[in-house]
Amino acid sequence: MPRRPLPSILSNRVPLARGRDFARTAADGASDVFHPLFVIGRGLRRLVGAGRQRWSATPRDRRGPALCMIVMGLASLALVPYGPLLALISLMAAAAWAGRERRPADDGPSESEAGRLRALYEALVPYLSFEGDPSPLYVHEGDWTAAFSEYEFDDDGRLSRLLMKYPVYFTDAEAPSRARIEQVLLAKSGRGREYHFAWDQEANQLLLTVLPALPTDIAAQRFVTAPGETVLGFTDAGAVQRTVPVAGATAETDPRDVPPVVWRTGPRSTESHLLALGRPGSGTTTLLRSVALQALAHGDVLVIDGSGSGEYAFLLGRPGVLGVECGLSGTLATLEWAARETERRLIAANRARQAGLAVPDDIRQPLWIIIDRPATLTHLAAAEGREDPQRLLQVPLRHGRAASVTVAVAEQFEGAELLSDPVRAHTRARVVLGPTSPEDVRAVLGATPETTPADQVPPGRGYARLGSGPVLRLQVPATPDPFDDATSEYHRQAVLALLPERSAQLGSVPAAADPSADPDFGFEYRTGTAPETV
Ligand SMILES: Nc1ncnc2c1ncn2[C@@H]1O[C@H](COP(=O)(O)OP(=O)(O)OP(=O)(O)O)[C@@H](O)[C@H]1O
Repeated sequence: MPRRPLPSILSNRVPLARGRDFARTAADGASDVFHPLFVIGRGLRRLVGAGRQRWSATPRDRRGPALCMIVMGLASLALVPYGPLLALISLMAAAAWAGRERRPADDGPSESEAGRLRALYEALVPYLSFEGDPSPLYVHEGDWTAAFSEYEFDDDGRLSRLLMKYPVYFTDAEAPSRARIEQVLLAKSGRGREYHFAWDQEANQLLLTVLPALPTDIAAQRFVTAPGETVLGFTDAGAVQRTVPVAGATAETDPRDVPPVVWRTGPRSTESHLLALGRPGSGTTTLLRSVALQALAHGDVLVIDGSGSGEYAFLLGRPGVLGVECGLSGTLATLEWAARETERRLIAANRARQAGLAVPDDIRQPLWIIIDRPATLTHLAAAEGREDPQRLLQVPLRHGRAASVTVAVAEQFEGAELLSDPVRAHTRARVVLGPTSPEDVRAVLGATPETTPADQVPPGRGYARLGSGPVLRLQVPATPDPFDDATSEYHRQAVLALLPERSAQLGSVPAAADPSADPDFGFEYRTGTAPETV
């Protein structure tokens, strides 16, 4: 069969190809000609971006003077001969410099870095190789570059970031399997630092990053929070959605924004009570002191100091401090009053609602019961055959949320067994402080952190979990006892500045909350003069 000729539009290709070549050459020529403009444009964009960042990082109170300086600079440039022209030339030069192509440095690992990565790869082989895998990702003497897709080292040559792939068969949904891999990575990447592990189960990838230390230089201060919010401490940037401005370590240091762990209390809170656990000296008393000082800004505070060490004595006689107890008798009487006060509030709120009236103000006024080391008092009560103080906490714990009564408890691990069931059941805001194992953290918070606990931690360092939220790293603000000789003058002044002015009469109690005003109430309210009071 004779071949039919192609349509002329398809057979006549030469003019088309020529047209394409011409267009390509023209585009290449144009990009060469306009290249400097592209560079300057890119540079201007970068300069504007940097300027914006700088502006948002400038504290609000400094923006006015900064703006003034800029305007004055521009005005003086306009007055200088050739000033605007020189300024334009300088700007273009700066933009050209900022917009230049930055070739990524050749980041192949050095010999020692490659050695570390290879060692890490080999250490993972027993955990990530599976018999019968036709193309194993992890195999002795295998190719580590196929498994580790991204890596970074710090200036000391230690691994600071690693993105590694793992086989699909790996049981990444099981906590023990994940923990084993994390342990290996931790051991091989260097102890003494904290690591964050992000398991991407969909992509079968694990990202390891070294976490920067949390700030330990934040002292007690008036934090910018709404009523009902308490700052427990500070955490990693990105772990929470907000930041609060804080003053620096010394009076001269500039304020900065840091991400806080904010605990919400009151009728709308789902975590109305707090339990903090830790080893001796881990900073649980400091946390309660910090909570008490913040609570005093909007409510009344009752302190029970089971350790009896007098670390809350500085609160005595301050308006809003209803009492500071450390003896068993005083504690029992105080907690009995607190239970009845909770009931009174509930009844009054109910009556008001039934009558279609607003809940009275004295019912809304938050009441805080702060108890340090209740297990000691429980032990003492059992020895003396008296009532367990923790039993009296049941009512505030069960009904406190509706009655604006908040309980914050701190205990050491050793005494945790003596914590009563209501304390365990109703304290949904949890903190664990000090050097801890992942098992300890899990036992207290109900979940393991995504980070490895460091061996050495400063006091006040730990983890917090609010309800069923994520486990957050936590650093409690330094809130030492101002009466302690070891406290620095800066910290002493910081704590004292937060205390309401001492009233004329020591330990005067607001009428609405004064238990002695209750004729049925059978104990003399302790105002700091009774022998059992701190
Ligand atoms: N967040 C913190 N920042 C700085 N120092 C802290 C912090 N928390 C605690 N400290 C210091 O650590 C020491 C122990 O703190 P704290 O008394 O609060 O611990 P604790 O857990 O109550 O232990 P203990 O029951 O043995 O007293 C104190 O010297 C305190 O000043």
